[in-house]
Amino acid sequence: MNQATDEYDVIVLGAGPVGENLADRTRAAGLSTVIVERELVGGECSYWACVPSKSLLRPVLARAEARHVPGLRQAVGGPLSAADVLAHRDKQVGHWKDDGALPWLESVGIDLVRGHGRLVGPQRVAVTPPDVSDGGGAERILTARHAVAVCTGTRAALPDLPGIAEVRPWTSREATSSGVVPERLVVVGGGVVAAEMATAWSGLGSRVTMLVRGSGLLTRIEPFAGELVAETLREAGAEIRTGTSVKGVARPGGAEGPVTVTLENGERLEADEVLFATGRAPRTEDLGLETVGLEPGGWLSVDETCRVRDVPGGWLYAVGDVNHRALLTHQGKYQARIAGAAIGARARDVPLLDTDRWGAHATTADEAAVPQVVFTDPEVAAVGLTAEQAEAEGRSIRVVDYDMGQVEGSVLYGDGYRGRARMVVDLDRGHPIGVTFVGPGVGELLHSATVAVAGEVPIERLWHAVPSFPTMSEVWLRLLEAYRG
Ligand SMILES: Cc1cc2nc3c(=O)[nH]c(=O)nc-3n(C[C@H](O)[C@H](O)[C@H](O)COP(=O)(O)OP(=O)(O)OC[C@H]3O[C@@H](n4cnc5c(N)ncnc54)[C@H](O)[C@@H]3O)c2cc1C
Ligand SMILES: NC(=O)c1ccc[n+]([C@@H]2O[C@H](COP(=O)([O-])OP(=O)(O)OC[C@H]3O[C@@H](n4cnc5c(N)ncnc54)[C@H](O)[C@@H]3O)[C@@H](O)[C@H]2O)c1
Repeated sequence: MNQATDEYDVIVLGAGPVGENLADRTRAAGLSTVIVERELVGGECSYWACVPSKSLLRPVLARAEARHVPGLRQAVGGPLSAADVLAHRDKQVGHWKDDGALPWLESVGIDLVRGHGRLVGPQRVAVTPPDVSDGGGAERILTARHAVAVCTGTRAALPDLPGIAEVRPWTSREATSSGVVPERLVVVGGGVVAAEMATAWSGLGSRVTMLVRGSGLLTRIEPFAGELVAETLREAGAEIRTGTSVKGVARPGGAEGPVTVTLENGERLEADEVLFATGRAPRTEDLGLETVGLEPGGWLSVDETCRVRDVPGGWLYAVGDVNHRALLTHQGKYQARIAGAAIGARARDVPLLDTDRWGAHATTADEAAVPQVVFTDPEVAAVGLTAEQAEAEGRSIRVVDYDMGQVEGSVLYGDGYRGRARMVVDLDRGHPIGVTFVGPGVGELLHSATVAVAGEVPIERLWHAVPSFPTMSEVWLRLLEAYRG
């Protein structure tokens, strides 16, 4: 790989999925590009988030579904082989080595510099090698002719509780990489990480207790989603306590002993591990943002091309999790495609970028059509606005619901299929602005809804989009029938 030069058109900080995609796009636009990574090429997503979590969840969900298939139930009645599931997870993450990711970088002509990147003034980045004793060498200064893109992602945010550092709590990293199934696991939080990891570890044999501060799980999605997931988790033996806050944590017996979690009401719970799934914080505290007039430690606010606001010269971009628009891999990669095109166009001095709604240089989907699949039992798949969010925006809407269990495709999918679907229609625009499906296997159905919402497909035209019989997609027909009356 060519590392002779220290001047590039574009410097990308962070080789997570977003940094990789951005570098790919700027390289494809003919701009020389270097990517700086301080840990593993592939980022959080590949090693401690999406990939390991879904590797753990797939066997759990497949077994749950198989238990509803006549003739198969008895064959899958026993416990999962945790050792095989963990080995499968280890393989999917390349045993936490990034050798597999390097040939691609080289093949598309992106240079890689390993180390911690930090701004040292406009368009300049200092890279501190991981460890000089590893042959890393001295600090290196890189200069960008056109753009620096911050794609440094997030880390787990822990609450400020007495004793928390000493108990070595699990964060999303340990929850996705543990080689041991804890006998008793307390999960603090009720969001996506909490719900998925409770599902995974409960399925692998842990006795799970969820401590949820709010009224239920997955509260940013339609309420029936969290209710159905909680119902199944409880049936699987998990305890879910809502309206519960944690006051303190301790490991009274030392490093190897159990952890004690003290609740607001003074009650104490004992477990082998405690997972704090209490949200994310941006990795911007040690990025040298103060050298370009920005506050370190916060989320980076960007315009529709992902260019950081209020930076003279407009050379700084923030893409993916770090800009807080949508903390999802696919959405960050979408931003990377748009920002990469914008960087390319500005480098060519294109006078007017296409930043109108749905234009080539506008991340419109971040506001109008963010899809998400939560890999719980049942799966939750949602795009666009919930009814509550649409109402809060002052939209005039109509909501139609349908019992997924009544769709012929669902009946055939598994005995006793439980699920629900909701379509939120904007009455002034005449098209769906939000769709939610909950039920086994609905993740693969979501893209149809994303196309309808992002495409702003009128209800009258959706009526002509005929779903195949007997698939679960026929839920579209039922929702449209309910809407049209
Ligand atoms: C448990 C869990 C499960 C998830 N599952 C899903 C899922 O199923 N689907 C989904 O869409 N999203 C999922 N997410 C969210 C997803 O992981 C993030 O949206 C995604 O990783 C964001 O990508 P990114 O490239 O912005 O950041 P990251 O993946 O965090 O990558 C940032 C990279 O920047 C590097 N870096 C940071 N600072 C510096 C620096 N100063 N110098 C050099 N390098 C630096 C880091 O080492 C890292 O490699 C999950 C998140 C968690 C926690
Ligand atoms: N399948 C997927 O798409 C997937 C999977 C996992 C994560 N993600 C993404 O990663 C992001 C982070 O997920 P997350 O679950 O960490 O965050 P989150 O914001 O979704 O949930 C955080 C939860 O922690 C609770 N909480 C916060 N502070 C607390 C405290 N002090 N005490 C008790 N509870 C507290 C919140 O009330 C909330 O329930 C999400 O935006 C999500 O979209 C996506």
